[in-house]
Amino acid sequence: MPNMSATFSSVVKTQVVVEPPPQRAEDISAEAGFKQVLNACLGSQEASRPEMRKTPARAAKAFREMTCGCGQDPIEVVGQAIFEVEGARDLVAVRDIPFHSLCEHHLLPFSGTAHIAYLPNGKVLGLSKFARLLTVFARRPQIQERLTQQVAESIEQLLGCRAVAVSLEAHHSCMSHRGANVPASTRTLAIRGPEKDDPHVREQLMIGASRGPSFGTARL
Ligand SMILES: Nc1nc2c(ncn2[C@@H]2O[C@H](COP(=O)(O)OP(=O)(O)OP(=O)(O)O)[C@@H](O)[C@H]2O)c(=O)[nH]1
Ligand SMILES: [Zn+2]
Repeated sequence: MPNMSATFSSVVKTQVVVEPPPQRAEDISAEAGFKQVLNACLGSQEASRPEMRKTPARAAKAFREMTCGCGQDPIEVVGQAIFEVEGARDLVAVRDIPFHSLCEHHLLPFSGTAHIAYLPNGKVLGLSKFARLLTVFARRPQIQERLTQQVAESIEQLLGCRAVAVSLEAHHSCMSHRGANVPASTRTLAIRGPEKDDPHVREQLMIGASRGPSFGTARL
């Protein structure tokens, strides 16, 4: 029977104390920037309350998280998950994908749901990669129209598909929480691919990329 207390104490003795990594220069300047904004907007008395001491650093970290798609490469995100499937030409639709983005005008969040439908041409994409592609483009300062287009165009380029439709429905907090103070929702649609103007193709894409309950009944 091993001596447990000896084993335990030797484990404790060999534990290495991990120092937190040094703050990066860009984090320091982002924190300083948020501090300035808070001082200017709230006044120094409110901004320097002890409860808000860490707020500039937290805000900088949150902002970095919300823009982590900047510089990310969609090709890397997809990796090896493009699969050759002989005869694959029929509709594939991935619906109800939630997303969060950041309005490039006000730096306020907009969030919603995406539906993606495409007609492959012998190559299909791993299903999770649609959500990953959407996130790469959403986690940047955006407007909804460009986000919709970028997702559609990246799918077309990656797969060489017959046609693809991306539909987004979102609420913009810059519109609902300030300014107009109107909680409207905005729907955008982008259709791409060599067969996008074929009426039958278009009809199928519309069914796949719409919010409706099921194939055959939904319409945009
Ligand atoms: N088309 C489009 N417009 C957006 C999007 N996000 C925000 N906006 C709009 O961008 C516009 C910016 O208008 P500005 O007049 O420059 O800014 P503002 O004075 O803050 O405008 P208000 O929001 O009306 O108070 C607003 O109408 C926003 O609603 C988006 O994704 N797409
Ligand atoms: Zn905005």
